[in-house]
Amino acid sequence: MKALYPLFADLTGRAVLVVGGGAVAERKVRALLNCGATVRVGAPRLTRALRAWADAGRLAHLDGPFQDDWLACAWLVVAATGDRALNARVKAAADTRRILANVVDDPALSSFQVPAIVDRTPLTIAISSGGAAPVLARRLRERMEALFDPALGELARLARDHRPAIRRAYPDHGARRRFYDWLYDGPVLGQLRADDAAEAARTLLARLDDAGDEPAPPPSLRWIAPCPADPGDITLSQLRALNEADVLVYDTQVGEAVLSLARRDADRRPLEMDRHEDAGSREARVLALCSGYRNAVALVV
Ligand SMILES: C[C@@]1(CC(=O)O)c2cc3[nH]c(cc4nc(cc5[nH]c(cc(n2)[C@H]1CCC(=O)O)[C@@](C)(CC(=O)O)[C@@H]5CCC(=O)O)C(CC(=O)O)=C4CCC(=O)O)c(CCC(=O)O)c3CC(=O)O
Ligand SMILES: NC(=O)C1=CN([C@@H]2O[C@H](COP(=O)(O)OP(=O)(O)OC[C@H]3O[C@@H](n4cnc5c(N)ncnc54)[C@H](O)[C@@H]3O)[C@@H](O)[C@H]2O)C=CC1
Repeated sequence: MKALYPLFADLTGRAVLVVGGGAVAERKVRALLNCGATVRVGAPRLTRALRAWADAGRLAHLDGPFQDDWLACAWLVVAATGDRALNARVKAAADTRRILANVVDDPALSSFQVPAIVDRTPLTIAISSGGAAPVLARRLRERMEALFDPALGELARLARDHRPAIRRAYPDHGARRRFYDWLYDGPVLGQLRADDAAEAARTLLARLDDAGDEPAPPPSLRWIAPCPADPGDITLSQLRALNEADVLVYDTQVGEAVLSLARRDADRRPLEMDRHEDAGSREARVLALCSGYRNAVALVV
């Protein structure tokens, strides 16, 4: 089964046509309006909510049965009538105009599909089953709603608003990353959750003021020794350490297959091993190589 290419499209002010005015069309329209799209709904019958949005001028209603020329100027179209053959006809008309089309009763025919969404704008978590199991996508979304703090959106906005200042305060990449670790793990989220945005911003700014005063904490160092040659023999906790590491110090005999399990942006520090060296001196050499980092993993065969 082929994979769909996930993308986040900016629809602000772009015309999107929805053909059909039932419950499913209404759900798609709500999401489109939420994203600032210029929505036109073509159908002889509208749900009460669609009718209210049309009356309030939030969307344009094209009354009557589908006509090809409704597609003029559209960037996207959603075929959401209850008539399968008609939906297929809308899709064919969209194809000739190279307009991407979502066909609500036919995943295979769709040139784009709509995912289930956990909305923490500007943070969006989208779940797709590629049309295989839409209800499963919805159920996963419901479970994830409980998993992700409602204040995460505000946290992301706070980070966005202070990004230039954060970059100025922490020009060094490693120090900046430590700042972000603090921002996302520290007290700020709790303050936002308590609805105290001003306090959260003050906490962030106070930390920026102190930038440069904080000595780099010693790295937390995990050993993977002996390191297996086969990545399949890595334990779950070793894998977690590799995913958290911002630096890998490794015996040059450790294979690429294992190293490639680590975070891709982790720095790499190869270490020539001396078989006769005592453990203390080896550890000192390893620690010297990971100074300034937060999470280090040392791999030795
Ligand atoms: C291909 C796709 C087309 C598209 O992009 O629209 C499509 C197709 C179909 N859905 C069907 C059924 C249902 N879909 C939902 C709900 C959602 N469906 C969504 C997306 C998609 N649905 C796209 C694939 C996404 C993917 O796979 O990842 C969600 C995620 C997003 C959204 O629509 O906003 C939204 C959950 C939002 C949320 O709550 O998070 C429910 C309601 C429920 O679960 O409560 C039912 C049960 C209704 C029932 O059966 O009664 C049927 C069979 C219809 C039938 O048999 O009549 C088809 C057609 C087929 O599969 O052939
Ligand atoms: N993708 C999804 O998430 C889901 C898709 N579906 C599918 O979506 C389809 C639509 O479902 P509902 O909204 O509940 O249907 P519905 O029957 O409530 O609404 C159909 C709409 O299409 C309009 N329509 C009919 N002929 C038209 C024409 N010639 N031109 C323009 N509009 C026309 C009607 O006026 C009506 O507004 C269903 O057939 C079902 O297969 C159902 C559930 C979920």
